[in-house]
Amino acid sequence: ASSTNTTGTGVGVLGDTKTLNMTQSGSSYYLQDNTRAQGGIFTYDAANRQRLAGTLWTSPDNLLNSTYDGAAVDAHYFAGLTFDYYKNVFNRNSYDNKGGALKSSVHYGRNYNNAFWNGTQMVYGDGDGTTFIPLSGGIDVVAHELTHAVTETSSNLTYQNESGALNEAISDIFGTLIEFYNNKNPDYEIGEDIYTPKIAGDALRSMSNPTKYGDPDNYANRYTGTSDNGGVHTNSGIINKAAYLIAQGGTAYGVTVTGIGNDKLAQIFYRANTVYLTASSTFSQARAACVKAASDLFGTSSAEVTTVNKAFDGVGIK
Ligand SMILES: CCC(=O)Oc1c(C)cccc1C(=O)O
Ligand SMILES: [Ca+2]
Ligand SMILES: [Ca+2]
Ligand SMILES: [Zn+2]
Repeated sequence: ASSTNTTGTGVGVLGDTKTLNMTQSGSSYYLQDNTRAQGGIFTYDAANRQRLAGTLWTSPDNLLNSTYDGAAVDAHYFAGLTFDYYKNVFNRNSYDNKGGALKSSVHYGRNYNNAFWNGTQMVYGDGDGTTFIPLSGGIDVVAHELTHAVTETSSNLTYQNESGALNEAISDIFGTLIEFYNNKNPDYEIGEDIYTPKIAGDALRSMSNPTKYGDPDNYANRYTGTSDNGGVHTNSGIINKAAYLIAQGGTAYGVTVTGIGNDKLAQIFYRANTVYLTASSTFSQARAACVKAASDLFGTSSAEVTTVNKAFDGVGIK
């Protein structure tokens, strides 16, 4: 049977209604969006197993409003929104800039408190209901995961030690920038919408104040152990803080930074990630990459270059 593009309505993890791009074939509707990436955007049901990708999400109608549907609704919708951000802001055609298919699987495992990019697709657990609710319900989470794919097809920062923390920070930075692009209660916290449903006001990580969750905001306090691939989700706080200072300004360790806003932060880090950073880049090399990117974009003696230098001074990176 021939398939046609159609739209549906879904209710997300947090109970909000959104329009979905779907494909209809015969009497079935699928979470397959043919309107964006040449390769399409596909959302799959892992059915609480750990076998990927699972089954392409299939429905007898185009109304996805059950509790079980919520994780798929948000994974699909937020993947589309993240595609739009990279296309509209940077003219990047999907995660690989080649129109590659975007695939997500939801309901992965049982009570699975994780989300990840596995090198081929995005994967979301449902959480255990205490630490997490279904993780695709957070736009900063979905954009974080998709940005791992962007990083992998550009700098390809090795996922350990300083290059790994840079990889993590870039995902937090663009997860946050895309949360601002969506403009629904945007903030500089990470995962707040899907973290600890019984506790209000907390998050997985904070860019504005990493120490709130025990992460360092200065190179002098970096973690030098081996857990979590050398602290990739911890030392990311140092780079996240620098990014926050670049966008919003502030005073850190006696250094006062004048903020230049989210849009310029985005341009600087995108150019650093796609032009200057390499797989083995260190924090010091990331400073140089951001200074070079800001110089290219705004001029070597621009206020933007001064802000980048001050921000990295503020977090103790030379
Ligand atoms: C903000 C998204 C995030 O950090 O997802 C992860 C979780 C919840 C556990 C382990 C790894 C990741 C990741 O994507 O780095
Ligand atoms: Ca957030
Ligand atoms: Ca919470
Ligand atoms: Zn990550």
